[in-house]
Amino acid sequence: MVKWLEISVRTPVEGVERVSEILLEIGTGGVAIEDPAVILEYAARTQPEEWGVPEPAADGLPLVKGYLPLEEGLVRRVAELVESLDLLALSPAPEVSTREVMDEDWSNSWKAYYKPVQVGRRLVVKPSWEEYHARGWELVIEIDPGMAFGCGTHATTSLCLGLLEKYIRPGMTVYDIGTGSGILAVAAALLGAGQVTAVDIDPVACRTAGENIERNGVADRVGVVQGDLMNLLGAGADLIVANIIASVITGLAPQAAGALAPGGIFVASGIIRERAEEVVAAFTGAGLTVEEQLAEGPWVALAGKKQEL
Ligand SMILES: C[S@@+](CC[C@H](N)C(=O)[O-])C[C@H]1O[C@@H](n2cnc3c(N)ncnc32)[C@H](O)[C@@H]1O
Repeated sequence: MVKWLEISVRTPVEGVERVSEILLEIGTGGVAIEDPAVILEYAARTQPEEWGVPEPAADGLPLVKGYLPLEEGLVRRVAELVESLDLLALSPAPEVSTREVMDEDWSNSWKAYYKPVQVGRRLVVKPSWEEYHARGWELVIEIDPGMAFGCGTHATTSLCLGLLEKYIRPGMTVYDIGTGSGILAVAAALLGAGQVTAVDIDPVACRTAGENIERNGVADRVGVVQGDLMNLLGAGADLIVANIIASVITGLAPQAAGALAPGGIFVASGIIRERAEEVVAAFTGAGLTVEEQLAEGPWVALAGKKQEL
């Protein structure tokens, strides 16, 4: 059983994105963002008695978590993290804590806060271990996020699900960049996409995505590719979705625009509010017209359209 170092950084909201980037830079592969405000909001919308909602932290600040395998170079990487956090000059300063966890602890810690949730008009995201009786019009996405990001309750994911519901048309060719648990790729297929490519840089995410794709019976339409988004976009995409972070989305916009067919849509999420303008500028610069800008808490998602022929 693999052992991991769980690194938790408590940060003011405006630091969430930079802290996430720093965790990715030191090699965590993915990050989980626990925002007390978001957890409580979801709990209120669903069935609070079932959630075992934690008391919000006394300071109410979000927690960003990443995981590194216990192996050589770990001490140096954590030292790098602490130095980079100092440079952010946030107030209050981010606080770092660490603990060793086993694979199992990590996967299981999600489960307490994870119940079926309805997103948009038709989609329901259901953890694989929960019962749910779907009503006739509902499309149920069954997910076990394991160690990958994307159980559907995070605002950055649910904003994407809402936009997929709006923009997916039958038969579309779709790319899901940074697929995590595979949740958006599965949603795209259930909404009628003809061919979906799910890409992630993290091998653990790719494995989890593959399992979730199988679990939802959409493996005939969804393929998983491990690699960096920059090299993997094909041409003639009808819709590209990427829930990563603002700086990555900004870099991806020109390539996404190049890969989209005329009239194609780029759905981008994971954008912290303070950086939304910068991403809008990158969309416009790449020739994408912003059709929609949605916000939930500190998070913004955009849908940009490439000009029709
Ligand atoms: C915030 S999660 C999104 C997961 C899921 N799509 C969702 O919406 O819930 C971002 C994912 O992007 C992946 N990622 C980060 N940088 C990447 C890159 N350069 N290329 C491909 N995937 C990347 C991470 O490994 C992580 O699984």
